[in-house]
Amino acid sequence: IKDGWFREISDMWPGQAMTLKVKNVLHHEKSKYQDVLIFESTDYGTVLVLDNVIQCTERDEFAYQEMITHLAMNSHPDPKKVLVIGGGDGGVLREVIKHDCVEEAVLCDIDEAVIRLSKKYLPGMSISYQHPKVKVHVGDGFKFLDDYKNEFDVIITDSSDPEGPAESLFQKPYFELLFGALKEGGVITTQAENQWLHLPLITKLKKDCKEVFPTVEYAYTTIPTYPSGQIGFMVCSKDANRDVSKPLRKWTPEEEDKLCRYYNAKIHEASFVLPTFARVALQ
Ligand SMILES: NCCCCCc1nc2ccccc2[nH]1
Repeated sequence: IKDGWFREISDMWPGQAMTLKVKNVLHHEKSKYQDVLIFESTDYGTVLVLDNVIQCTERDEFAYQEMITHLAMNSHPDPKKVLVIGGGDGGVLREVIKHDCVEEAVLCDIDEAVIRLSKKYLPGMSISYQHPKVKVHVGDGFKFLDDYKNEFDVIITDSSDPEGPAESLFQKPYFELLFGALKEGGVITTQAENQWLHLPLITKLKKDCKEVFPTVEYAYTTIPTYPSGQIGFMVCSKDANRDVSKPLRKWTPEEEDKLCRYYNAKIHEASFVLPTFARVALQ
């Protein structure tokens, strides 16, 4: 932080940087895995930063949490048991428990500091930890998954970027673990980066996923504080005949207005429509 501004400078998005004006720093520590910074911004609420990369801000987190969750949940006919890998802020969990059909929601994040600090500084997301359907496990998602076969209906990988503790969550062996941990008809979503910045990575991700899952599609959301203002998701199903771009389940428009500020049935479909440069690269 310099002259009152936080700069998200990284070699993952060379020559550009989102900057947010800092009101005050709330917490800063080195956890076992990463540098954790939490600050109060002047215009985006509380901000969680891991290794100098913005993970979520109170003002726009819903755009990411709702889409990564409901693109998967509404692509499944009746998700009862759901797993979240990463997402220690609790935001995805908050979205998962909006579905009454869910009986159990498990979260596995490698870093207890993220969970602990989210409970203290991000109540709007971490409130989900108090829900009776929720169970929390601290550990490496990669190892956690190895113990589960044919267990979950939906698995959401809410990871940070490939540079750092989440590196293994972007490789093919991880997708094979996901496939094994899913029940028949299971669906996954993963944090799959930005089409303006990481198209080669996304192309490789889609290729790897297609070697494991019969159905693989890329979708994206708009979110002001992530690099280049958007981020995408890989949406995969074990069911070869599932069109994940068309929701199997929908809330009524009235329910949508009450439950979500970003996700709705039309944007579910629209989020899979890509600009030509990305469609060509990902076909
Ligand atoms: N540069 C884009 C970063 C996207 C980060 C998404 C995200 N936000 C998180 C918060 C806590 C734990 C894991 C997380 N994964």
